[in-house]
Amino acid sequence: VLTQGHPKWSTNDLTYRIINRTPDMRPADVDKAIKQAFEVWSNVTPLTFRRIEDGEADIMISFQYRDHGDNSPFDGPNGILAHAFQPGPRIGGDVHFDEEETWTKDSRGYSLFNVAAHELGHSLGLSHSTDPGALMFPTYTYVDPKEFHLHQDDINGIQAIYG
Ligand SMILES: O=C1CC=C(NS(=O)(=O)c2ccc(-c3ccccc3)cc2)CC1=O
Ligand SMILES: [Ca+2]
Ligand SMILES: [Zn+2]
Ligand SMILES: [Zn+2]
Repeated sequence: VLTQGHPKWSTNDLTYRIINRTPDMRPADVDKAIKQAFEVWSNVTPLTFRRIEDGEADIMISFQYRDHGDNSPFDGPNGILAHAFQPGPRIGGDVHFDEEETWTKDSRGYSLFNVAAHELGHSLGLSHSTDPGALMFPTYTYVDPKEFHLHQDDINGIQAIYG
């Protein structure tokens, strides 16, 4: 299920940068959750993701509060959890998390790993799936990162774009 217009990255080797932190989790746990979310997608495509600490990355990841300048203000606890921009320059590919959620590395609050894996699907050009078990289904579900696996619909979608 591709995003309309079928935007995709013109290179397979992408960079990402974690701009800021959430008070809910230890920095190492944030880094690990994001790394694991990228691995979900690099495991089934030729895509590679390299983390950089400074400058402009393809995928800029940040925690944002309410109105943060992109016409999609966050709404406080629950409701909208995060959003991501489809592939492209500048804000394209970026992922914003609602800072007012309780972000965790387990089943409490919202799992940063699960939400990041879903949002990164959008950053790579995927839209939503109608398969209720798919990662790209629009409803949040917690899956332990150790047991997580992509559904065929997710794999078909990402491989249709990046082969
Ligand atoms: O495409 C959209 C539009 C609506 C969204 N709502 S959300 O932020 O509450 C959200 C809902 C579900 C998920 C999710 C879906 C499957 C697995 C993990 C998280 C992530 C964010 C976020 C989103 O990615
Ligand atoms: Ca919210
Ligand atoms: Zn935003
Ligand atoms: Zn979504």
